[in-house]
Amino acid sequence: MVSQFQPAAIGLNFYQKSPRSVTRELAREIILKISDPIERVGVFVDQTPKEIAEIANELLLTHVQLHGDYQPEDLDPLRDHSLIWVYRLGNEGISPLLSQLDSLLRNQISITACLIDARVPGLYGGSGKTVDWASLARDYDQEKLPKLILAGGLVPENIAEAISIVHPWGVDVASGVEQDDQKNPQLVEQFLKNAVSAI
Ligand SMILES: O=C(O)c1ccccc1N[C@@H]1O[C@H](COP(=O)(O)O)[C@@H](O)[C@H]1O
Repeated sequence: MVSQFQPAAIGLNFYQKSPRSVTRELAREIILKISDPIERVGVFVDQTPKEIAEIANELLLTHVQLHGDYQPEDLDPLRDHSLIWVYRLGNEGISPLLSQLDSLLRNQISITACLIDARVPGLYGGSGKTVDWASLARDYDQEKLPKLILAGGLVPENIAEAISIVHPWGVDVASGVEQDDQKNPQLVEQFLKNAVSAI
């Protein structure tokens, strides 16, 4: 399907428990099919930082999205990579995230962007659940979080509203553009169109 819209990035999910997981071989095949300037983001939950760095180097990933319970002091092997730090937002708001960002700074780990996803017990992501956009918008200080990527339960029908409330730097979607467990080109197109209309 030819589209007038193009995503800025695609995600390659290396969490083997995810229904969206890819092997290194499949990731390589997918990467060969996409062209610059589409960024290649690796999504990681349970690999060690050393393993992540190996995969990112081998596949020339442009960004590493850390969805697992990673600690800033363990991220030394990823120092040379562009990191997307994930925070799963719960009732306590974003103050724990601000502490995590301080800890990253203290450990001299710089991050490219921060992704906010919904917190769902037992899941690391891909839940299809939204965060409370209004309370996030109230807490969101662009000086403290310059590049915020909003994720969690975004779908073609709600993406414009989410953008108009939160004003994130970027948005990310996984389950919201799928049908029968496959990415659906029409839903992707509609999502991109509605997102662009809200900017
Ligand atoms: O998609 C998954 O299965 C997944 C599993 C483990 C960690 C992250 C995962 N995906 C990321 O989750 C968010 C939100 O997904 P959704 O739009 O609510 O389905 C997104 O950043 C995905 O990249």
